[in-house]
Amino acid sequence: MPPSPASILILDDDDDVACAAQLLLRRRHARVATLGDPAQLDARLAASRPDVVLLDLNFTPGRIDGLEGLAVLARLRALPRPPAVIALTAYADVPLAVEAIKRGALDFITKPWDNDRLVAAVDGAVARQAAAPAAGDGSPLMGDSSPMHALRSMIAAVAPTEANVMVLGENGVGKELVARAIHAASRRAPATFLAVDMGALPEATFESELFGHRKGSFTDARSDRAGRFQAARGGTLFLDEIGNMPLGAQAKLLTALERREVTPLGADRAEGLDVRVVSATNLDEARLFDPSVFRPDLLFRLNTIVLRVPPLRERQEDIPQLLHHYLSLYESQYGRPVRELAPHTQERLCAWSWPGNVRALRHACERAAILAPGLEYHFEDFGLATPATATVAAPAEPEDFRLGARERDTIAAALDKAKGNISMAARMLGLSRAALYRKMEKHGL
Ligand SMILES: Nc1ncnc2c1ncn2[C@@H]1O[C@H](COP(=O)(O)OP(=O)(O)OP(=O)(O)O)[C@@H](O)[C@H]1O
Repeated sequence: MPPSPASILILDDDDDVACAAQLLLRRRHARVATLGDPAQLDARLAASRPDVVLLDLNFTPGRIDGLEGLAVLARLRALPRPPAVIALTAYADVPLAVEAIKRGALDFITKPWDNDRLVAAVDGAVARQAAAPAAGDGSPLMGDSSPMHALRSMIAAVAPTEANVMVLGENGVGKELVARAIHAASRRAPATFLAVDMGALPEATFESELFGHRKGSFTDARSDRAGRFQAARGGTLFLDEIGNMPLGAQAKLLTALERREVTPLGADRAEGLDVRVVSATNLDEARLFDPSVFRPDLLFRLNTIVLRVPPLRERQEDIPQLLHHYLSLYESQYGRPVRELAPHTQERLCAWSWPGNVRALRHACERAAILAPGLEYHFEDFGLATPATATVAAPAEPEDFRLGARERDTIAAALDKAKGNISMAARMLGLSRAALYRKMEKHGL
């Protein structure tokens, strides 16, 4: 696979550690830089903005309170487009890692790290940053259509309860935003909201990732490590892409939810669970209810309440508000002039099928805000591909369009084979999820 174009910054005062991480990550990402002194961070940020920052929480040797790292984290989070931050701590200090996550870090790694785990965490952060730039950025759940009003009423009703909620909907409809809204309106709001892409967790390390492990419990377990269930204690654990979990992993998750306790690998005692579970999938319901795909007993545990987020094409009334919100957001973010939509542009954008839903609309607005040359926005500024039907039926294309058509067909075939499972299709195509999303948008899939 060619290296990703993502920019990664490793902030660690220990040259050996920073260099080891740089060498490891350079195999997969083209731009990996290191910085040993946080005092130089502002100058570095003025020169270039990283997508992901690996942040050591303790700079001064001997310090273990993490306050220096948390201060840098706050500076990074205050940037207009904050990078995804993975906290690094040399001490198996779960409270500190949890504090970092509460304050906006996406993930944490304890040193000395396991190479596969570090690579997976950075890949996940890169994918997340590219695919869902708004998740958690404070964009509210917008839309005045009646399905969105109904959805907000359901969120208000279920949020104060402890019921497990399952959010269903196509890619990019706003399932994570719904999960965040439930958390924000619940009594758990002051605690952590932690999202885990269940489709991306390797089956071999599934238990250690979710439930944690004790030092020495397997060859690479060089220190105690908290799992996602412990890190989200008191808060909400958002299990995203649950439809992509292998059956073996489903059984392990079921046991934890049934017993309301988890046992870290190598531990002799179970720990009680204190998380509210919200899950999501883009699987259609026929597949979700197919026992060869998803265990009915696990489904029963997870879907006490089901919330369905309709695709954007079924709530066209929401489109003008979303266009206005995201165009204004990107105009101010990129210092671009405030512009209106040219006549008929809104109608054409509302009639668009938006196969990538709100995520695609958001990206289209970002593109238009940056690239539109005129005093008004025209449909062409949004970079939308020809409608899918027209592209499929298109006869022989001129030479330079053939590659694109072939790419589109290959992606469509992979999506078909993976039955819409994005993580699986991305694996089949040798792409990251983020890259696949971008290509789907480009081809109007
Ligand atoms: N109703 C909405 N109002 C404002 N922004 C929205 C809305 N729905 C989605 N978005 C934006 O669209 C993007 C995708 O949303 P989100 O990640 O919640 O979708 P998802 O359904 O979880 O996607 P996936 O299936 O790929 O995991 C985010 O940038 C989010 O902020």
